[in-house]
Amino acid sequence: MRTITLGTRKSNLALKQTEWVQQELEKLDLPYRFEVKKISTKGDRVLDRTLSKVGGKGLFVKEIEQALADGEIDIAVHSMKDLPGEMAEGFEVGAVTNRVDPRDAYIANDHVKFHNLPLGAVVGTSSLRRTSQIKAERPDLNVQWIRGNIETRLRKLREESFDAIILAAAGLERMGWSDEIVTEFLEPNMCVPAVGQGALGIECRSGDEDILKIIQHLHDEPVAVCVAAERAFLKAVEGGCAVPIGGYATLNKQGNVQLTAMIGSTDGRKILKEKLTGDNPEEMGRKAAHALLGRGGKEILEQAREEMGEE
Ligand SMILES: NCc1[nH]cc(CCC(=O)O)c1CC(=O)O
Repeated sequence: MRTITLGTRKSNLALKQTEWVQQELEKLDLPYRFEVKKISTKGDRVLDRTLSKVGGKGLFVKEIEQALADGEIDIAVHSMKDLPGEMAEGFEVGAVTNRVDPRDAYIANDHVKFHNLPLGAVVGTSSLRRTSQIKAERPDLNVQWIRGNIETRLRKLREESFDAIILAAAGLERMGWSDEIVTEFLEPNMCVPAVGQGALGIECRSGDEDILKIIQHLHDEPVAVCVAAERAFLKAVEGGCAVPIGGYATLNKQGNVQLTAMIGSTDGRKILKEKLTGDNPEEMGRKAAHALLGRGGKEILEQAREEMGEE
């Protein structure tokens, strides 16, 4: 019996996600054995600097793709959110899984509601997208970078001088933690989620038909269509995690894609949104990018990139 190896980053969340994929594949009773292999990535090692400064989105992906290329692993499980707009030559996302809660979760000491935070309260996040959108609601807030995996960030909330932090709800959900630690979920109309947030991407070597056939079983086409629209937007604005952008799509009752794309300044003073409905996700993503870049998004992104470079 052939053994199929699933590769993942070493973080607990990445491991949980990969074990979930492994279990789902085992349920299918295919004539394969599935094993999980942990791979150390630069993104996991460089925890003392903000993500955006050490190379952006590709950071968690490179070493894992090397392992795929070397045949050390056959499948790589990623948070869709961590994948660059365009995959490197020789690799493809063969399946996009179901999506768990795509929202951001706001977690405060003593469960103080977001709008009741005292003036100048310290909120931890390492995402420009979150910074921009919470500053738009509450310009007085003191946003501080907070790095580390989910467990580290929750510990920092308890032990350091943060009043609140913001994390992806999906991470908490996939870790199997209860909603009770969450003070409020930030609705997508106030805080547009990150492109791909909540879904997993299953990557393999391009054209690896045996593997593609196996992972097809975990593919969720409606989610894939929505994520395709979001990622087309990401790609068209040349976004990574170094820029304050968001993208979130759902399907309406008629089966059309409804995409909300966002570009915001890091100080939250300018938030641009474009909402489109249609049936061609790639075209919608490109259109949203074109519209937002033309309405001042280009300058906002240039400014944000400059700010990141200066620090
Ligand atoms: N940026 C790191 C990262 N990548 C994926 C998730 C959570 C899971 C997901 O969004 O699917 C997280 C943690 C977070 O943003 O709080």
